[in-house]
Amino acid sequence: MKKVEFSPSLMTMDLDKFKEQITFLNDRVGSYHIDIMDGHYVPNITLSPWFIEEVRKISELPISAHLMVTDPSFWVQQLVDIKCEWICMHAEVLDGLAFRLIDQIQDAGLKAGIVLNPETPIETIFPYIELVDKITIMTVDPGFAGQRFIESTLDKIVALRELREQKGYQFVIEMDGSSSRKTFKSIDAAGPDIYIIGRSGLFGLDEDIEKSWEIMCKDYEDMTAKVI
Ligand SMILES: O=C(CO)[C@@H](O)[C@H](O)[C@H](O)COP(=O)(O)O
Ligand SMILES: [Co+2]
Repeated sequence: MKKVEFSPSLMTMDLDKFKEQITFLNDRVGSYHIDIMDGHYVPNITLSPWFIEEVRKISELPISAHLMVTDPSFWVQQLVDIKCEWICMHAEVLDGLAFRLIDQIQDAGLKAGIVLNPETPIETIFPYIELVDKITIMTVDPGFAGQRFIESTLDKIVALRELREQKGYQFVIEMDGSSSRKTFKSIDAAGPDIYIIGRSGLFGLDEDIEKSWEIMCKDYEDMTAKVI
């Protein structure tokens, strides 16, 4: 059985326990998910390239930046400069820029991801789907933690898995938003490779990260009969 990867969304971590939480998670997760918002594309401002560099001081895990910004070119350049391993851009702002930015990321030896909002169909990215390294399906509206899970978005994960199989594409499939005990079962049935875990699935479960992790593993096991 293929193991799924858990990728904590660090905008939902406890910042006064930054070092303790990252150190604990370093041996348990596959990557970190860092949300970068500009206050325009979504009405919120969160983490930044500077934050990525702070995480790097205490972790060697790959970092995936989720850009929720109206001007992806500006942010892609900053992330290429710091060699952020995965740079993920929203398809909704890539008209006229997609090929150039994907090339820019991959020419720097980094991985290019594309993120789709709940209402964006997968057909939007068909012109460049064969080029991308990761596709992230938003299972909530972008911009905030702690939102309602949008079940219908899971159909896109199933469709992407089928398409990958048929065409031999290499992208990995990720889900982002409200993965937790309440939703693990249906997410698992859709079958993404990477789960972003945030407040509802991990950091909000207990004050102590060790305890939160234990609860999350048990929740996942209870709901899917699979062990992390
Ligand atoms: O991109 C986003 C939100 O725009 C996510 O990465 C959230 O950080 C994550 O969904 C939070 O976790 P929940 O609160 O949803 O469990
Ligand atoms: Co995100």
